Amino acid sequence: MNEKQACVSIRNVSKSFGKHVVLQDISLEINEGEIFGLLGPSGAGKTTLVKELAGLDEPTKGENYLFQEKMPSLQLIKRIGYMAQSDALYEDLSAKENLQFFSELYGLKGQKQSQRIKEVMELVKLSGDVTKLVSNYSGGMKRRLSLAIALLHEPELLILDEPTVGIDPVLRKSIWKAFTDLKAQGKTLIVTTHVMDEADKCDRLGLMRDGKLIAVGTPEELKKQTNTATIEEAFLVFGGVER
Ligand SMILES: Nc1ncnc2c1ncn2[C@@H]1O[C@H](COP(=O)(O)OP(=O)(O)OP(=O)(O)O)[C@@H](O)[C@H]1O
Repeated sequence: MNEKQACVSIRNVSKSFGKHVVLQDISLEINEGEIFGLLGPSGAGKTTLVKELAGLDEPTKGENYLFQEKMPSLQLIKRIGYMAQSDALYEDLSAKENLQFFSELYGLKGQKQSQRIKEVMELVKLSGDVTKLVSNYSGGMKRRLSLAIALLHEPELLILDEPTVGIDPVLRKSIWKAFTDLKAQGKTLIVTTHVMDEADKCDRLGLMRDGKLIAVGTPEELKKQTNTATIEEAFLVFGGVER
């Protein structure tokens, strides 16, 4: 069963901002090569947790390990692709210039750089808009460009915070196809989402509420355990809400 190694290990992690407890004693292992979904309502703590995994914040208590190394770690940055909830793009530059800037940061140069830029823009279906200024991009296009940037350096672990917000269903489908292709290449993906049909596409899910991890399992396991037909209903049962 456990033939794959855990590439993420979250150990008794808590986080507070002043008196506000945002994460409460979270322990979780995410295996190499799986698509792991973090599902929960707004304010559940998903972003706080994935920011720690990306090395942008630290727990108040407990530890996060990526590839058996404690985070935050500068050495690990190249092995991670992180897509934040709000797009961190240079609006006054074209998409290509943005991609070139981030490529340089990752040490991608020359032919390899041009090749990767072409590949990632094809993947997110923005090949026709490479020279357009980002300020002229729609919200969904910016999300896709952020995803392209996260993929540039071919990271082993992708941490994607609500990657499909503002993206229409057709494109959402093609982006999920890209996720499953990346998984087939052996990559690990952590995806936060509110969207229930996306949750069903994950190999395993962690359900979060009020800073707690209230259940972990495959979508099928979670439905079976709660005797429900949908993840949405399963969530309500785990959360103690009467149906
Ligand atoms: N820097 C901060 N200072 C104070 N409180 C914070 C900070 N960052 C997050 N919080 C609080 O932590 C809680 C969890 O926020 P977080 O963004 O992790 O939730 P989320 O599950 O990602 O929600 P959403 O789906 O809306 O993005 C919220 O109550 C938020 O206000």
